[in-house]
Amino acid sequence: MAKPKINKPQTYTIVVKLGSSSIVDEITREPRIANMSRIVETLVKLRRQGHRIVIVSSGAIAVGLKRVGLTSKPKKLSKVQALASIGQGRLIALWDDLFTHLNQTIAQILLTRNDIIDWTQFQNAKNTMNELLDMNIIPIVNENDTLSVQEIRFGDNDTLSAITAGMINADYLFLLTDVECLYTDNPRTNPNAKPILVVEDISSLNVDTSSGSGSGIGTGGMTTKLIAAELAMSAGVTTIINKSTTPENIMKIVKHIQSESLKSDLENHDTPKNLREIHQMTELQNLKINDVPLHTRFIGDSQKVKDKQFWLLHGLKSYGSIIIDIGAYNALTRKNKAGLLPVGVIDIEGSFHEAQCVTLKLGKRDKKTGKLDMSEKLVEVGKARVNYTSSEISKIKGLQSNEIEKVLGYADSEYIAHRENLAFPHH
Ligand SMILES: N[C@@H](CCC(=O)OP(=O)(O)O)C(=O)O
Repeated sequence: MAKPKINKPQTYTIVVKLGSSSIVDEITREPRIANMSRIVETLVKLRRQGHRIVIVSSGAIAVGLKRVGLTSKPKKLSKVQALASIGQGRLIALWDDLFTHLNQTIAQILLTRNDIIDWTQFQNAKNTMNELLDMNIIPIVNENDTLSVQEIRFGDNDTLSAITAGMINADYLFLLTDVECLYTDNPRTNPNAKPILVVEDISSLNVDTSSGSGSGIGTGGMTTKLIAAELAMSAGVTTIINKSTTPENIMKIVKHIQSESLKSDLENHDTPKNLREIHQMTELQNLKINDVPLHTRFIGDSQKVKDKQFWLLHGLKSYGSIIIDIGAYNALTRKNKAGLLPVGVIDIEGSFHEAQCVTLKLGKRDKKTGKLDMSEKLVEVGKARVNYTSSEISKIKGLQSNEIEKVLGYADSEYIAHRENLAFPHH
C-alpha cells in the first residue's frame, strides 16, 4: 500500500533585529541576560523546526561602555570605535555562551557599506550567509563600527537588518523593539491612540513616531524602523514590529500571517481609506479571536525588486545626482528599459567619480533655454551607477551620444549609465 503523503510544514528565512536596549539595561548597562536567554530559546526552537534564522544584534558600543566603566557614549568617533571593538567581542561571547547551552552554533558577520560596494562582493556576502544557513548555523550580524567612518556607515542597525533581509531574500524581518506595534498616536499620552496592524503603503501612514523613539544607548527609533520597513518591503520581505521582551511571539505571528483567514483585500493598493480602517478593526478582532499578540505588519511587495536593483538602490551610497527629463525617465522605466543617454540629462548635482552611484531626479526643462526649470520641484526616482565623472557629464549633458568624443576627446560608452546599472524602486 502506498504511504500517505505527509505535507511538510513550510519553513522560512527569518531575520530578527535586536536593538541595544534589548541587550543592555538602559540604567545599569548590564547585559539583559534573562531577555537574551528567552530570545535564544525561541530562535533555537524555530531553527529546529527548519526555519533559517539570522540575528542582527546591536549592543557592541553599549557593552563596551560598561566594560570600561563609562556611563554615556563619548562624542569622539575614535573613542566610540574603540568601545565598539571592546564590546563586540564580549557581545558575541555572550551570544555564543547562551546558544552553546542549547548546542546551537553561531557565526559572526561584521559589515560596512564598503564590504558590499562591489556587486561581486555583495553576492559573496549573500553566498556566505546562505552557506552558514545551509549548515544550520545562526549568523549574528552587526555593523563593523570599529572601522566604519561616516562615508561607509549603514548608520543604524534597522537599515542594516533590512539590507541583510533583502540580500538573502528573507521571508520575514522582525524589528524587535520596546513597543508591541505602531500606534496612530502616543498610547501613553493619548487613550484614543489606535494600533496600526497592517500597512501596505508606508507613504499613507500618519503615525506618531515618538512611540518607541529610541533609547539613550542605540541610534535608531521608530523613524529608522519605518525607513527599514520600506526598504525591506521593496525586496518582498514582510516586516514586523513587535516587542523584544516577548520573542515567543515570533512563531505565533508567522503562523497567523500564513493563515488563510488573512487573505485580505488590503493588499490591493487602491483600497479606499475607510475600507483600510475597517480592515484594521477586522484584523484587531482576528488577532483577539486567534490569541495572536498585537504587532504591526508591513506587507512585502509582491513585485519585489531584483537582487541587483536592490543592491543599487540600497547597498550603495549616493555621491551626487543626475537630473533627467521626462523623456529619459519614460525610456528608462518602460518594460524594455533603455540606458541613460546624455541627451536625457538636464543637469547634475555634486561631484562624483566614474562607477560611483548617484541618485536620479526627475526635473523639467525650461522651454526657452532648455536648462533646468528651477521653479519645478525635483523628484527622486531612482539610482544609477555611472560611466562618466560629474565633470565629464556636465560637459556632455543634453548632447547626442555621437558628440561625446568630439567634446571629451574619447567616448568610453554611449551611455551615461547602462540599463543594467539603473534601478527604480517602483518599476
Ligand atoms: N552597531 C551599534 C548599534 C547601532 C544601532 O543601530 O543601535 P540600535 O538603535 O540600538 O539598534 C552597536 O552594536 O553598538
